[in-house]
Amino acid sequence: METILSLQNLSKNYKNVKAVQNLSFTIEKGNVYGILGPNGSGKSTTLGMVLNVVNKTSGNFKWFNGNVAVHDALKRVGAIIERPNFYPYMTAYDNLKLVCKIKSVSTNKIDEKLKIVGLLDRKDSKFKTFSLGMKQRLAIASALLNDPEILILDEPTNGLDPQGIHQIREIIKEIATQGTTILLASHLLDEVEKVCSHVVILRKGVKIYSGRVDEMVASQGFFELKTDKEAELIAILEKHESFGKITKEEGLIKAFLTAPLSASDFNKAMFEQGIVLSHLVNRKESLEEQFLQLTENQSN
Ligand SMILES: Nc1ncnc2c1ncn2[C@@H]1O[C@H](COP(=O)(O)OP(=O)(O)OP(=O)(O)O)[C@@H](O)[C@H]1O
Repeated sequence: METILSLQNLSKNYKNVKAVQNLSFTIEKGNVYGILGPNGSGKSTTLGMVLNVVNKTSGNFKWFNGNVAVHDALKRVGAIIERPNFYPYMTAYDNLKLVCKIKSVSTNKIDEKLKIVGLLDRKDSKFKTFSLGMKQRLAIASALLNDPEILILDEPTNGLDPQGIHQIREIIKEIATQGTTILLASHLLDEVEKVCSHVVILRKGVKIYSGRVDEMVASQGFFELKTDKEAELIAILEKHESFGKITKEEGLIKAFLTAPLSASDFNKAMFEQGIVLSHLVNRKESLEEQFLQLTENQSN
């Protein structure tokens, strides 16, 4: 696996606000990473530090193999961390031509990039006539002009209507299938679930989870149980090797599985121990439920 970016204990304090604390993770080539967290959890600050627009307080980050100066490494990165800003009276094409000049890249990629974001037929329209979604798509085309190895986006669908959101997500997925690594910050669980292969979850500047999105979704799940012999059931569950956490809410016992176990095998085993279950359902938590559980567990 080729490493694109690695963070080691990266931290940022704004006076007494610990915006990012000891954050470590690695970005491997070809994956789509989401930094997920509520407002103020440190997502933008993290992106700002690795893009050299926010000074780190401590820790380190390394682009590529670490032998490239950050300034040179960033030439291989495409990033949109602010609202797209182009010249309103210039056409989409002319705006991108200007970006090519600033970035010292050839203008012969403009049409190709406009096509990726679905704006080729609007290349001669003035920027001011674009919807917010089109402006965001033009910003993506602009960030792609230098054929970056990684595309970084901060809340790419903020403020867009459902159709605009869908278009941007499809474009991001398409760019990823062509081999560009993606890192996006989002406060939307379903965005990360739909677009990303990997996730880093932040809460108050602290990483509380990182890993593959599908592994998070594919946890073993839990049994929802009801019986007249609650105390006996809980005692058995607590000793059982297939269960971790046990909770009781509104008369329902929840037993979280740490290993696969079928509901029928479990039911039979309980019956043999004299416990009749009046309710037995095997459920899986959505990413949202897991996210809430993670953030609750960490609350102070
Ligand atoms: N320039 C700044 N000066 C002081 N505090 C700041 C500054 N920028 C960010 N912060 C604080 O750092 C913390 C993290 O903010 P950050 O913007 O990185 O979070 P975020 O997850 O990107 O949230 P949002 O999506 O709302 O931007 C917050 O408490 C924020 O108030």
